[in-house]
Amino acid sequence: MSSSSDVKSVLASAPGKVLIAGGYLVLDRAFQGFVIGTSSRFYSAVQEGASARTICVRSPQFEKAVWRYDLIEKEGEVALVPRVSEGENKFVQICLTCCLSVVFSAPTKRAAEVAIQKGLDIQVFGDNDFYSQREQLKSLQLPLTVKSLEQLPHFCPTKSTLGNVHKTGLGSSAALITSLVASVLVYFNVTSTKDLSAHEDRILVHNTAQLVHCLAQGKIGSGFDVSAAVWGSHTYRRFSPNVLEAAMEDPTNTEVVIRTIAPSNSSWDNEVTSFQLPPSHYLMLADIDAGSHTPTLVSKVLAWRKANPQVAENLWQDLSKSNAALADALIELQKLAVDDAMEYEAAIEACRRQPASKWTHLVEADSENASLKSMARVHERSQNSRRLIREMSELAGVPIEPPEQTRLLDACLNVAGVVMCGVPGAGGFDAIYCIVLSNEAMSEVQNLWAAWKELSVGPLLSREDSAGVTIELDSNIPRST
Ligand SMILES: Nc1ncnc2c1ncn2[C@@H]1O[C@H](COP(=O)(O)OP(=O)(O)OP(=O)(O)O)[C@@H](O)[C@H]1O
Ligand SMILES: C[C@@](O)(CCOP(=O)(O)O)CC(=O)O
Repeated sequence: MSSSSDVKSVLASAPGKVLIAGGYLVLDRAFQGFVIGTSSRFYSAVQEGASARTICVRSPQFEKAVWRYDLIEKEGEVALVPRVSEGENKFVQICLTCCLSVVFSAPTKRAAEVAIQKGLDIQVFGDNDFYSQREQLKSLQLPLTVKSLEQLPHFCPTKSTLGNVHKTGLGSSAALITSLVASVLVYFNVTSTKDLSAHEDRILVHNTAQLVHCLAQGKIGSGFDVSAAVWGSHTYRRFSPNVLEAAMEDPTNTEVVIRTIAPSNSSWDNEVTSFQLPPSHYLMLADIDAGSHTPTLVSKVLAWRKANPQVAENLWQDLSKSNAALADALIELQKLAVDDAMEYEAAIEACRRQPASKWTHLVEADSENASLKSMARVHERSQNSRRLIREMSELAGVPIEPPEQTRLLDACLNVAGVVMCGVPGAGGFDAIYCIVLSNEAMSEVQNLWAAWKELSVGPLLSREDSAGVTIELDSNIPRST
């Protein structure tokens, strides 16, 4: 038996994320974030190693992206020693170190100690959307379009190194860590179910991934990205940062780490509430090549908030109410689609033919259609949230939705069947999202992006996928050379 259970290999995958409302607010437990999981996923595959007591991690998409670790006995525990010649990947190393602490503290530790003697072969790879494919398309002399992206192989190898690849903001590190934690814990039979169907299993993966991600990033963010990788689309209220304080201060203290990540640790006060887009609402994403540095935007906004507490509190409260009202309208639509499917479909058909700015006329013409009223409310409320984000931009002097992005987003809204759009997460020049009602609207928006001159707008293939981390057992995982 290769591992400490009857599985020969475990392939875990976790979705990327799009924070469609609640950026900055979600850093404070008083407020929520609304996050959508993406169809683009990050994969971690674990199988028996080729060399005893060695862990080899490869990222086949990137040249020379291989990291090897020797396993040694240290103070009665198994420790990871990186082979310095291979370069380092602190996200992978911290993840494996933490996971092995969990594995060798679990009831199945004896079997794991036997299994680990054979070493591990791990591959990690992300769907193409996690990384800009602009260079690949350029080298193939292909235009920056969806059609071109669809011609690229999955997990398209890139000439870029991990250190200089342009990431697109889908949360590659959060999805990497969540999938790697899940695959290792399932491989060593630590979880009670192999498909993570038991709630406490998913909690264990979540808590471990949150700690690892904060240790690797060197800060405690809101954690919405790891939460999305674990749970998919949902409404998120962050955990109190003090949950991780002790483990962040001394990550080598196995007892503290195990106590921190335990599913029984009631200090974890994060809240996950089901939320996903209503039927016939499709997510579109684009990567803007002018890039922003999220930590800089965040530090500037928080510094302004600290320096202007009253003005900021009023703005945070207004934005929170607007975001909650938007979510309520989307949830109401979800319910109406079930309660009166025919009326819902009629509303969708009517709204597909008009730009959202005209939907109030549709409501006047058919005031009995509750779905129509709700769709108009979704649009109005999303626009109100954008207005408040622009107010935050101007007051804090931070380009969260800068004028160049406003012009692009407003142009998208002129397309019939576009419900709402915005800058996701911290905003800036990283990305935009649109939510549309039809393939026609999708095509027209893609054409608009391809023709846009003021900014370079690179479409992504991702759609919404509300599933969180998933597991495949004993799938045929090729050993990368
Ligand atoms: N395919 C991969 N193989 C190995 N490590 C990866 C891979 N993709 C990402 N990583 C790890 O994740 C790190 C990026 O994490 P960082 O926190 O800087 O970005 P991020 O916020 O997750 O980025 P984005 O949200 O744009 O994806 C990389 O430095 C690398 O260590
Ligand atoms: C600004 C912030 O609230 C969201 C950042 O979102 P993104 O990484 O830009 O998608 C920071 C955080 O929640 O960690």
